[in-house]
Amino acid sequence: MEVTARAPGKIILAGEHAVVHGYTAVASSIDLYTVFSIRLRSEDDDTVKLKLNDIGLDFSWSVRRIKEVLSHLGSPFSSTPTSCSLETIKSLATLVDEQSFPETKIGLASGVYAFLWLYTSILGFKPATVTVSSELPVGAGLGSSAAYCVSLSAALLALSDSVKLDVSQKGWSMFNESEAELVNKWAFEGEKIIHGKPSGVDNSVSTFGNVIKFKSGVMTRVNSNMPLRMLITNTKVGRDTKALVANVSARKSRHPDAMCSVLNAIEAISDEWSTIIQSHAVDDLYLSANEEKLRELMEMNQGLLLSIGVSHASIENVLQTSMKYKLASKLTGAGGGGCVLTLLPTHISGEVIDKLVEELGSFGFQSFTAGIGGKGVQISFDHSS
Ligand SMILES: Nc1ncnc2c1ncn2[C@@H]1O[C@H](COP(=O)(O)OP(=O)(O)OP(=O)(O)O)[C@@H](O)[C@H]1O
Ligand SMILES: C[C@@](O)(CCO)CC(=O)[O-]
Ligand SMILES: [Mg+2]
Repeated sequence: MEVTARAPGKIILAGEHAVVHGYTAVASSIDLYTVFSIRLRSEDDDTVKLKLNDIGLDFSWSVRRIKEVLSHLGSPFSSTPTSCSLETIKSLATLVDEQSFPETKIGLASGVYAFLWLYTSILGFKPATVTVSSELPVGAGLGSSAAYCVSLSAALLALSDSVKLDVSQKGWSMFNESEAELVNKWAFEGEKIIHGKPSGVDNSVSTFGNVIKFKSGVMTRVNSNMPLRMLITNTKVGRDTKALVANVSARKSRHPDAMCSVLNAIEAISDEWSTIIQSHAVDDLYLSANEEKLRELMEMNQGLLLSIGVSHASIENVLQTSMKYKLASKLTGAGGGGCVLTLLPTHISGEVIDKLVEELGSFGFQSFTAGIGGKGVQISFDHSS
């Protein structure tokens, strides 16, 4: 039997970085998925194989070697989500180094540590072949790390004794609330290995889907009543969430009062965002007035993100270009490159969007739209093999 889990990426509508420091963010799932498949191998086949299709890397460990390297942990199986210690990360790094990880891709190694931690913690030392592929750009602000950790945790839990699923179900099925909560908590432990200090917003929106508000580790569902359309532009400038989050924290300790004021302002923007999208548009006039308010909020949020040091020349280029079309944009996710959102109001013509996409393309950027606010993590079982 093969178990497959898919988890969506996300866009942060308002409040990235502020949310790491306990201020509110608003985020939505998007219909681009990371998919993990796990096929258990026979017990005498002593290997765990990991195929990372998006980054073109394959690993194969013998179960005996994994046990040897993690022997200091005793039994790593745990029914409750547990953090990976620094000492254990060092052991996991040994396992990864032994597979001669290419130097040019070393920034991606933490994803493999997260895999090994979640795998051994949830499933123990079972031999298996694990494959991952994603529709999300990796490391571009659309929550690829969270979708990776959520889909991995979901597939592993589906094979564990911790959740009892109906494996005879055909097609995609959902976890119940408490199972999803468990998936989310394990995914958060994986995010910690990749991000350093994640707020938990990304894994929560990937697990539960739709639109959420998130503050100090607490998620509230937002019932969006507004048709939201965003153009997502990938600047293709590589960045790393862990480093950007650490830079903001360092700036906060250098200028605590100024940073507090900025983060409070960002929180006010997030709160207004959630109020606006929950309101029912009584007519077109009301809808355009709300779209105009969101446009202004995005402009302000972006200005504040620039002031905390997470914008980038490529992001500013997208802003300037969309401004020519009277459209507002803001970075999404950690910034420093990656993806930028441009709000597409309902009245905008397809011709204008095409022109904007073409102009953005001339800088080497890639623009696309995605469905906003769909379902969270899902699971499916294939008995054909
Ligand atoms: N499909 C994948 N295959 C392998 N590794 C992945 C994949 N998706 C994510 N990762 C891991 O996640 C890391 C990227 O996470 P990072 O948090 O920096 O970016 P992001 O999640 O795409 O953006 P943001 O956190 O701003 O939303 C990669 O370096 C890699 O370790
Ligand atoms: C930058 C950040 O706020 C969002 C990344 O998508 C980090 C986090 O919340 O963990
Ligand atoms: Mg991430």
